[in-house]
Amino acid sequence: MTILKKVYTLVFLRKDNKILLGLKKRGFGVNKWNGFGGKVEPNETILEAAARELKEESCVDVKTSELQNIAHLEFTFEGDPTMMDVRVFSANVFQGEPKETEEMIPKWFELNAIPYNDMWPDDNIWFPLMLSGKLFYGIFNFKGFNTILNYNIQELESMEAFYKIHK
Ligand SMILES: COc1nc(N)nc2c1ncn2[C@H]1C[C@H](O)[C@@H](COP(=O)(O)OP(=O)(O)OP(=O)(O)O)O1
Repeated sequence: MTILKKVYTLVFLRKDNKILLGLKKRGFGVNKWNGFGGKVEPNETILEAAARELKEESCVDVKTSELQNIAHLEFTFEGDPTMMDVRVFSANVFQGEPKETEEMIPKWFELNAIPYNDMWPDDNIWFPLMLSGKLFYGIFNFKGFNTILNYNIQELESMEAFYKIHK
């Protein structure tokens, strides 16, 4: 089976000891808490897509220079030829207050109260790495949307070095 790769963004805002998550109101990942993101359009860079999706889904503005790439995640779903290539970003400098949009209900969570039971099942595997400031590369193969068949996570020294060899 030929694998088709689609690039997505996923942004997490941090403030004090909290992280901003959004409850997805429709579409892929509906009723799950997650960061803010979506598909990269053909006319934009990955950073531009990350800032645009954050704005569309939470009304918050972030400068692309404030987005720190902290992880690269790859998701496949059994029987689906598409691989989701997800670029994960974190930012603690941003403008505006999060507001509910057509896609998301935003809410700040204390780091010790993250609602893993209402999130993608991979999240409780890699959130601890993100929250401890690690850079990482993860691959997750799913059966359906609730079962992880297998996964692998590697900590990285630098995202730049990773992208020099990972095409
Ligand atoms: C499977 O595990 C996943 N875990 C987490 N935490 N996040 C995931 C997972 N799989 C995908 N994602 C992220 C990647 C993107 O940020 C979103 C999906 O993007 P979406 O489908 O909503 O993209 P849009 O361009 O906004 O879609 P519309 O065309 O519906 O606007 O989930």
